[in-house]
Amino acid sequence: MLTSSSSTSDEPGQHRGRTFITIENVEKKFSTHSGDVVTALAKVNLDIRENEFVSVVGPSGCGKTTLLRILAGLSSVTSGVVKFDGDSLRGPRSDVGIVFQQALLLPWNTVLDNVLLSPHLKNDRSEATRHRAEGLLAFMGLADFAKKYPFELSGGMQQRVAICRALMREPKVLLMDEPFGALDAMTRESLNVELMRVCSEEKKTVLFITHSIPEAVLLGDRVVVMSPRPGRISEIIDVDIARPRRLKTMANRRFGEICDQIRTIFGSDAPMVTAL
Ligand SMILES: Nc1ncnc2c1ncn2[C@@H]1O[C@H](COP(=O)(O)OP(=O)(O)OP(=O)(O)O)[C@@H](O)[C@H]1O
Repeated sequence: MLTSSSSTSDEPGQHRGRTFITIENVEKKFSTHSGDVVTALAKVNLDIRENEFVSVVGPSGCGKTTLLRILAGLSSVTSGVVKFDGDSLRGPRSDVGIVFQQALLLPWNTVLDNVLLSPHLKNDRSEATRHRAEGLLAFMGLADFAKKYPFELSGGMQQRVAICRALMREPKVLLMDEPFGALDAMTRESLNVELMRVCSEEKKTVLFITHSIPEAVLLGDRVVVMSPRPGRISEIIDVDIARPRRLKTMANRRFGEICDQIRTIFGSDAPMVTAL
């Protein structure tokens, strides 16, 4: 059950649980309108453990969204295999929740009805389900906004509603594609804290795509660093920083070292050149 504060005190390196998602030699090619073939992913291998938070960073176009869509069962692989708990993935799974960069709320529904979308589609209008939706909204600090409409909410609040909607199905796995990418820095930081709280309370297995190296390190047990096209995993970095983490964790020496290590892989720590 959700409570208002985290009680987790994981030690670094604790995520040695059993493998839940296996990505084996996954390759994805797209045929374009002009007849070319684009290799979006080339031989990607990754094991994700139960309750592990895996962040993914990489340059634009390196195949991050393609990988997420494959795990969501929304896109097929060209070759290779994806397994959830040992079973080959054949399509979307009911125990997987997805959050995209845009909240994609239905504008004609209230906040509460947006969170209840999936149960309503299954004709579940029970009191217990409604109670869970209200509990999630309260957990995300949105109790007073249940009867509002999306246009009455800020971008950050809308994204919190989208997270509640994804959590409604009690997913074991959360797939998040730059969920905070369109938000201002302060809202983004507060949502990072809330996401860490959700994941520690509800024990989720998470794949989280971001363009922000500090965000990837703050949230992740490991950071997967992808290389440009064709997308491959160039390195996987263990984030050996204890939980619970807070925003001030970003001021730690070790936090800075890991961010620098990732910047070095990208070659993005070169001195800036000022145009004359
Ligand atoms: N449906 C498609 N048809 C053709 N090419 C595609 C299709 N979807 C993606 N691609 C190509 O596959 C590559 C990977 O795209 P993808 O969206 O996965 O990258 P990304 O790393 O998520 O990028 P970004 O960080 O900009 O969101 C890109 O070169 C893209 O042009």
